Amino acid sequence: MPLLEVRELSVTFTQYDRGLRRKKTTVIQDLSLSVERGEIVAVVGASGSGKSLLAHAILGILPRNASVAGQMHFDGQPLTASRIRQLRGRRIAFVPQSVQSLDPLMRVGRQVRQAVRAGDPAEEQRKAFARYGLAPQTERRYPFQLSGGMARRVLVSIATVSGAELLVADEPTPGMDPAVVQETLRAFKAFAENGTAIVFITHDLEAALAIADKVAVFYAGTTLEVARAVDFEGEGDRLRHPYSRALWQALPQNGFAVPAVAASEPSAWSAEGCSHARHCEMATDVCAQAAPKLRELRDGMVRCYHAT
Ligand SMILES: Nc1ncnc2c1ncn2[C@@H]1O[C@H](COP(=O)(O)OP(=O)(O)OP(=O)(O)O)[C@@H](O)[C@H]1O
Ligand code: NI
Repeated sequence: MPLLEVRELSVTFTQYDRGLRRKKTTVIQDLSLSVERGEIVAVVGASGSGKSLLAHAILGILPRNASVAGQMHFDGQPLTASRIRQLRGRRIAFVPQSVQSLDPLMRVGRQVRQAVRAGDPAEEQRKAFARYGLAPQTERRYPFQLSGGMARRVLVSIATVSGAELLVADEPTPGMDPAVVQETLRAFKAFAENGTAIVFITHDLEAALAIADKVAVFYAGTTLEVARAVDFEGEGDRLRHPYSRALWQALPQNGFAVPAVAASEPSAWSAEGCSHARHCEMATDVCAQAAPKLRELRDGMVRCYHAT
């Protein structure tokens, strides 16, 4: 049984334009994802594809004008609003994308110590700082006294000292220097080896492939493919979806091929047709008529009529 299971999740925002005119925008549509204990699932997608909203839905921290449909289960039980409040910071930890989420008025060492659930808080905090290359005196600093990369290392420390069973990390590495990025990825791998389930959100496919077991490829608010990390290989022939193949071929070591597709910004999900059809060389009439469902294919998942 997966530790976390998200099935057919949709997130719709209601906004008031002028006066009482309401506008509804569906930003996540029919999104599915599951994570086993000890497994690292990377969520990879362009900016605006809905990665952070997925994290916020799992953590129960979507804004009030968002409505959610679909099912989420954690450890076999439905993830209701009250249950997620009990689990957050205990069995489920979160590294938010924004460093603004640190408390501006509290020294960062204390913020890390407060998150410790087992063991001596001061010792656990110092071990985390040493692991992520933060000097001991950093503990007395306030968030505004830190660089972006340092603040992110504090966020990773807070999430990882909690000893949670599920770690959701939303773009944890920007602003860190390469050695610290490597150390952070190594630490995630070590947590997974100890049984932690990890959702690693990133737009960096290379970083994802360095540690992930599975890669969920997002586009315009939905999962187009769930591949095994080992499927990203050679020309990408083992990949199931043309968009994943384009992302893979666009990496520098693969010669930046087909950048037009990989660089295209996802637009909001449209009710009809495959979200990717406009950019897809395999598209036929059927793709414009109805969005394909996510289906199992070769030990992974794909949302495409034509994938074989
Ligand atoms: N409060 C909101 N109201 C309306 N639309 C929103 C709101 N928050 C996010 N969105 C929209 O939802 C879409 C997905 O946003 P999200 O932040 O999840 O993207 P992302 O994949 O995390 O992008 P990035 O890589 O830039 O962090 C975007 O198009 C965004 O404009
Ligand atoms: Ni984001």
